[in-house]
Amino acid sequence: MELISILAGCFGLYLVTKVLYNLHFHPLARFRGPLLWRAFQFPSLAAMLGGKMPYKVKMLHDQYGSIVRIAPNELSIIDDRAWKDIFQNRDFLRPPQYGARPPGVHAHNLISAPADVHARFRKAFAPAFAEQNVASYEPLIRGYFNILVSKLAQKAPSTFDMVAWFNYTTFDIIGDLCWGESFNCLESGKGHAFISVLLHFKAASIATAIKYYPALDALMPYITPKSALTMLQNVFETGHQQIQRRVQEQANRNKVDILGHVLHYNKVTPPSMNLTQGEIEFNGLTMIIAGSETLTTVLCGALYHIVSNPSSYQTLATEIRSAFQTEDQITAASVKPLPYLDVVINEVLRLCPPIPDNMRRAVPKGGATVAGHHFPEGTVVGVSCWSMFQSSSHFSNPEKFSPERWIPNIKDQEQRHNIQSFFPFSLGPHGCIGKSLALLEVRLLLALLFFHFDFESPPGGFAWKWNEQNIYWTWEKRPLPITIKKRG
Ligand code: HEM
Repeated sequence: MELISILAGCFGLYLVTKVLYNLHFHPLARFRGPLLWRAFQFPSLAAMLGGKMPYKVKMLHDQYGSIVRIAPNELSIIDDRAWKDIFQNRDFLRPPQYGARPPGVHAHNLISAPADVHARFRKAFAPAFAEQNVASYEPLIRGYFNILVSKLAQKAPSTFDMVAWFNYTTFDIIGDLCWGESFNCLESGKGHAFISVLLHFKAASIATAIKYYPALDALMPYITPKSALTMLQNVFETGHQQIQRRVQEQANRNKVDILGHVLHYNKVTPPSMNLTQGEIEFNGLTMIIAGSETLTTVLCGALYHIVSNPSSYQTLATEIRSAFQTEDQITAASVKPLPYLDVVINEVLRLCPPIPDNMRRAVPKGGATVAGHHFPEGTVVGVSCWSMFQSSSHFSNPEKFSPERWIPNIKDQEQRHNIQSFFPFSLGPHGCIGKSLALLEVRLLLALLFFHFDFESPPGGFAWKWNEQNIYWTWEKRPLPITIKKRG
């Protein structure tokens, strides 16, 4: 009994000292934020596990300004200088809690790799994402878009959950491009069991939160349900087999895809630069996630906002329908110069950024200056696309869907936008490698859809607002019912 009292006393003393240190003596003590968040880690983790972190951080920026202390050792920053100060410096790496590898995985991927390994990965994947090579994927991509259009046309007029249909499309494409085989979701009209495991972002958030408490993290292998570990093992085993098959086929393939470029890179570079089988597999899985869910978000966001805004709908539909008389005229090259489509996509990326949560980085050795402030090594600094793009310091009427704000040289103060604050694909060495592919897919599919169909929201509008959805690293999307009719 006495021992318990002594232990409790020691713990209490430790806690009081820690809180006093965090609030008054910590190098970040001069930055503002809510008391509990400055004193403890758990409030921000609770917001993250509740799926509300980006919303909460945005509210805190409204209250405290462009730099907010959101945990004892962490700042969220919406000063636009932060983009370049943090993300163009390759020494800013993700904090250890983020981008950790799943149990049993020894190879790194682009997200978890230390700087030198990451540079080797980027070199290996760069050719696959170079603009001219991305253009060569168009026939493959178009094949899947044609299936989507014909599936919608077969049932139209009808109401479709477009989250599901965009998911089928983006997964089939990235499966084919990256693994040499489609998931066949479009043909079957069903999701793939494998995909739901891969997209369990909520579980990933729980694992991240636990990493803040090393004692709890050490218990992870014992407390994680066996079924979850088995599911994860199955995912990696499927990836392993799929990529093995694809590698064996390489000699007989006439189609060039993402993996084809990586295998070619391995052949022509010295072995020390090569990617191992494990690295190819883990990066391949990463591509499947990064190259699907992000696109589904943008496509859903685009339909959600366009059908909710009749004048934008009209302008976009008129632009596309007057530019093309036949479906064959619609190509990646012919849709690229469409000005209204371009500004619509920018506005959707602003209001529905696929990665809305804070992108966190640790200040490197020796400290660094971010947005005019010097921070010691190890400080966690982050930019949240949601807070940055919703800030009235950067955008007038930030909550309003207004593609017009992106029209070059627009003078209207009501349409003000700060381009320096807008990097939905991030930038620098960890910036999105798939940007060209993403923009090709989004432009082409939206043009095809508006060429073939008319779209309507449910009577009275959608039953939920886009920003009522939970966010676990990305949006936990609710079904998006849209009535689709063939154009006459
Ligand atoms: C509109 C769609 C997309 C958006 C807005 C987007 C945005 C982003 C952002 C913001 C990052 C940086 C994340 C961070 O630093 O934490 C990123 C990284 C990445 N993206 Fe994308 N992305 C999109 C589509 C794609 C596609 C289609 C692919 C591949 C097929 C892809 C592959 C990747 C990869 C592999 C990374 C990690 C890069 C690295 O760390 O070196 N993304 N993306």
